[in-house]
Amino acid sequence: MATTRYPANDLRRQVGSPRSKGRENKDTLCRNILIYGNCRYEDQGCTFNHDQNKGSSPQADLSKKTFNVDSPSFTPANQQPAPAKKSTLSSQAASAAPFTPRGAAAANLAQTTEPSVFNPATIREFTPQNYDISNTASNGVTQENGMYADPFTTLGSMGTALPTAGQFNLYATEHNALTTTGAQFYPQHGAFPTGPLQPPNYHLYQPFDTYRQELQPWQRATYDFFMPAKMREELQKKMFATQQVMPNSGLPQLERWHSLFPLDTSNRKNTSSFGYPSWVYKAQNSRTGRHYALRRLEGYRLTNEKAILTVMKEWKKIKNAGVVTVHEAFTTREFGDSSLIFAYDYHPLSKTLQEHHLQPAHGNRYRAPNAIPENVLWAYLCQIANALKTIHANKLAARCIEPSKVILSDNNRIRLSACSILDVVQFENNTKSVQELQQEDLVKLGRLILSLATCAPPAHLNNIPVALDSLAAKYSTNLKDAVAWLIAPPNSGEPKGIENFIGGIATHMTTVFDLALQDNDEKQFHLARELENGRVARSMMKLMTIVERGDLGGVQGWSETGDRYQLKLFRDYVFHRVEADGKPNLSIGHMLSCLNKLDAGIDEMVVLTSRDNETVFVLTYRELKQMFDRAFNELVKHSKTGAPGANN
Ligand SMILES: Nc1ncnc2c1ncn2[C@@H]1O[C@H](COP(=O)(O)OP(=O)(O)OP(=O)(O)O)[C@@H](O)[C@H]1O
Repeated sequence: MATTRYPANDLRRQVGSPRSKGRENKDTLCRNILIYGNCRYEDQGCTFNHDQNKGSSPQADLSKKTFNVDSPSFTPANQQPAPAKKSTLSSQAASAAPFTPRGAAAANLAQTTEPSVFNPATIREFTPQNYDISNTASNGVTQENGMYADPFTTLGSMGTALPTAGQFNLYATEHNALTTTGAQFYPQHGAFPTGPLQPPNYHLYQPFDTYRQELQPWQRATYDFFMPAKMREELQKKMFATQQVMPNSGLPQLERWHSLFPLDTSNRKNTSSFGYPSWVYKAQNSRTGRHYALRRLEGYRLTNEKAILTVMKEWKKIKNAGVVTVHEAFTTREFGDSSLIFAYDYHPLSKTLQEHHLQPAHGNRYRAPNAIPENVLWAYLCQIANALKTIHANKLAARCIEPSKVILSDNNRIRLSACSILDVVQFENNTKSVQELQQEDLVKLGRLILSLATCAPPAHLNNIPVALDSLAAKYSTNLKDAVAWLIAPPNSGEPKGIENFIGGIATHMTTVFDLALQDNDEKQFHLARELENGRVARSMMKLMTIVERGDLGGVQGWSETGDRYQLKLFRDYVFHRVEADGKPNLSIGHMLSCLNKLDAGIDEMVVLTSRDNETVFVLTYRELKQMFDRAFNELVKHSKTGAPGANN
């Protein structure tokens, strides 16, 4: 065990010149003079010689022992000049032309005939060659001597030598192993002088820079480590909404569903969408524990069992970001009537487009809703076009495309929320073909956008040409043309297709696609940040399972003895630090960096002092991590086998 235990007042270590061991050092030049040019301990008892000019003996002495500028030049053994041999040349050889080494002749001659004067003209000019990343001796510079590393070739070989997932273990306890792995990170052909390779500083938190904001240093730590406050708040609200229950709602418990929670914002019975009043509830599935949105059609009597089976089979195939996924449909009498229920994915805190855009501003029913910006309308148009493409390709029709059946869950993020219902409800008395219903989908999409653009509910859109003309005042001709194309009857009886429409709005599709990618990049950045937090939380939870624990496996005060005692002191060091004047130090940066260093098990030293200041432990994070892992593994072992005396 490399842990050193010192009495607290012995911690000060002597740093400086080596102490005299009784030998007479006066003639030996002090090493500090050699290395730094001066010695801090010259006047404090350092017994070595501090005068470089004093006699030549120290230098002479040194030159005997040390490799220095006066050392004889190194001559490789195999190039030792051969001892003069007697000439044994044949008569033919005697008349042969003198041997001149190819290419080296001029240089050798210059060396032998001229004194070594710096002559820029003799230096070979750098000429870029045909660059080939796979060529390890490119750019006309050979690398035999290992002194020149071509950055391009280095890069190339780095790319190929990147450690694979198996080799690369961020949480490796043994960092020498990491170092060996790291060796593959660097070129193998001797471009770098060999020496200890350092693993990257994984313990240091390294946020992506792309989305970092310009912040003051004191705001930095909190910002860098945690997701933006707004995002956190939104997610927390959504989690809260998902968990919300209403104990006295009076709603029944269904066979496989419980904790029903009403999502409708009004108790008005509206039959316009499906021909039956419909209600939406959040509910938890008893089997999976997941939350779903149940849409109930009140008073619907199912006459053909096949309707649900056939329709659900087709709709379960639809997986599209613009469609709320439907999972199942069933009938129930638990509400006191015969109801038909559809179970959809639950998107917490969503609002319908009707609620979001078409209701008068709160508290002022005479004020018209605000006009929707054109880019938002394009975003809606593109998302629904994308949904229709999948639906139509599966020989289905969406049918329910109206502001009260499109839900908005995030920033401009919408989904069709009531697909499949009309297919079940009108299973037997549907008189239209799928092609006709698909044509209707396009018209409904056009009317939806027109309704949003004019801020008028679809029921109020009586004069379509006038409404279309009114668009010109607020929106581009492009948008107006797109809406007009959707609403217009097909030319010469040739059916219109969603793919034709998507072709026509391709530029807007790419804009929306680009925004989605940017959004994805940003979320990825925040996710990477949370990764660090996950790591910290894990270390913290493990530490908490160890410290302050009572007896374990028959060992009394387990957490106060052995390695665990030092872990407890480490806990104090991380979380209970105090300033010199006794004020608690609450630096989050300190806590995070200590926990990350512990997790990475680096070689940095940490000094842990007991609460009574009597004992100090100096140990590395690597040793601490080993103790930490040992203690936790012991706990794991006991959790499986059960501590002696415990009831299993
Ligand atoms: N899958 C879902 N996940 C979460 N909330 C949903 C889901 N589907 C609908 N909702 C929400 O349920 C509420 C009621 O939806 P509904 O479609 O009944 O709207 P409505 O305006 O009440 O329409 P209608 O008057 O036709 O009943 C809306 O606030 C809607 O956002």
